[in-house]
Amino acid sequence: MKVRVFDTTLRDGEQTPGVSLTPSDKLEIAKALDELGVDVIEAGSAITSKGEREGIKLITRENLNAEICSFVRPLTVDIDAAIECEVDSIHLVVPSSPIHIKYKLKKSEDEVLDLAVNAIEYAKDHGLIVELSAEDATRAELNFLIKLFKAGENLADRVCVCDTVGVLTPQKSEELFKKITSEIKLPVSVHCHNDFGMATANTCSAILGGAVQCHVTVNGIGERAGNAALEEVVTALKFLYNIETNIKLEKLYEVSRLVARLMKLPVPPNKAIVGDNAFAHEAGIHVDGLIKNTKTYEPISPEVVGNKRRIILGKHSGRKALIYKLKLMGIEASEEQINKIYEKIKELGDLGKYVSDADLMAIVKDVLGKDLEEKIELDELTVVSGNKITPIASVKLHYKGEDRLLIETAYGVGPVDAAINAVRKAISGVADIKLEEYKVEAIGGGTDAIIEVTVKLRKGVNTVEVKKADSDIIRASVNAVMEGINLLLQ
Ligand SMILES: CC(=O)SCCNC(=O)CCNC(=O)[C@H](O)C(C)(C)COP(=O)(O)OP(=O)(O)OC[C@H]1O[C@@H](n2cnc3c(N)ncnc32)[C@H](O)[C@@H]1OP(=O)(O)O
Ligand SMILES: CC(=O)C(=O)O
Repeated sequence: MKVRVFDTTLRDGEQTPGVSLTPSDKLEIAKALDELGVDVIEAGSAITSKGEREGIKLITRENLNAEICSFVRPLTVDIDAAIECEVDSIHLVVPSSPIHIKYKLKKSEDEVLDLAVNAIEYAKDHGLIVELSAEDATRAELNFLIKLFKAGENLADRVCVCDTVGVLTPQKSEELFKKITSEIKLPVSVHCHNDFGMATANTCSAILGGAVQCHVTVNGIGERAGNAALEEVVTALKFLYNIETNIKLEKLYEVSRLVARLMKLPVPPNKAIVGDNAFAHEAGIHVDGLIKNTKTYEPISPEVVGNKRRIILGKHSGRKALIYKLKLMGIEASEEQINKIYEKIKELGDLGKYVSDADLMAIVKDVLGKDLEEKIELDELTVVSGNKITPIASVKLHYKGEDRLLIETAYGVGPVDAAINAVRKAISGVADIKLEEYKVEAIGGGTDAIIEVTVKLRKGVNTVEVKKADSDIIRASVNAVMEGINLLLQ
């Protein structure tokens, strides 16, 4: 049987402090989640605001495959807001621990049971699927937790155990879910938070204990330290426990980056599965192993989850990594030359420097004593931007190989985008080069800060990464792209 994935990126994920989405952002993420294959999309809390309801309505009107759900408190006003948004289901959250019941709600246990039953009956009368969720269930008294679920057993469709403040351990999780699933006839769901970094492990253990649905968020975002990460849970279930979900794993990286972009929450490089370092290798012993067999240092292949393998050169590199990189760049060198290049890489590493592909090319140029020819030269760049004009850029490039000019104009969402679009348009007839990544960082704090731009470009199977710094962000960006293009055309 497949475990169902209840995605709460658009509800608990959006509760990440400082994050809020527009209705159209919500719709874009919901469509991507649906294509990813999640079973339920918790689209928000309808009671939150007018914009939240607008976003949920956009999603329910899209007729996605996934069940569309709204968070509600056991209050008619919340359920009415969910009904107004035409959701399929409600995630009915009822406090269950003494601390929540006594201090937050200021109610008795019996009053809470009444609230829950009345809310379920009201929602069912309006044709909603109801997931009865016990908030702070892992600090609740087990007898009360079971009493709450029993009260909803013949009325609701599913129940959910929330580890609201992330205090479960994998052992306790499995035991608790065994107990609940043996007592309650309804399908049981698990909702874990990551306060002690245990959310993925606790979610997997809950499933071993009998839970059939997991609440997760893309990139593990959410309240405080976040929720169980979708990409971690579904890959751990598949590859470590042999348990399937409906998730199309190859879309994980793409959806991760969409959520990161729209939520303005960058993915840490060392993030499991979708981080840029999740399949990156610098240590010489590792790269040597990988070249012989990628399974030596990768539990799964990056393509399986839509990520990429990256071989990085630096202080920890071995010669095999260097030879591999040179081959990728189409450069031939003798053993003596390789040794010299290798020494220079170690020297740079000892100076605390990261060795980019452009640095490697500069070293190669120096050691091989030959000029790596600049095939395309930037002759002119003009960019116009302002408050009443769509940013537009024009470039004149000199294609030295054929001694001809490449002149193009392009629009963009901003001046940098326009300039890079113009360069890409101009070279489109020469080579198929894709811009895979663009990152910018300000060094120093003022308006005159030095801007460091990093670009990653791809031509076929070859990729290069180039960093360029300038006080002018447009020059830094275009120079980085031009250098990358020239490296790929060697
Ligand atoms: C663990 C979780 O993730 S819970 C989900 C958290 N999500 C959100 O808070 C969604 C966004 N929230 C909001 O927009 C607002 O808080 C609203 C619209 C829901 C409520 O706003 P307000 O009416 O101004 O109330 P406020 O937020 O200040 O206080 C929360 C109230 O809800 C009550 N409440 C909280 N949880 C529950 C619950 N599960 N069931 C019933 N009542 C609850 C609190 O006791 C408090 O009521 P009180 O005023 O009688 O003491
Ligand atoms: C419902 C929820 O988000 C929680 O208890 O953490």
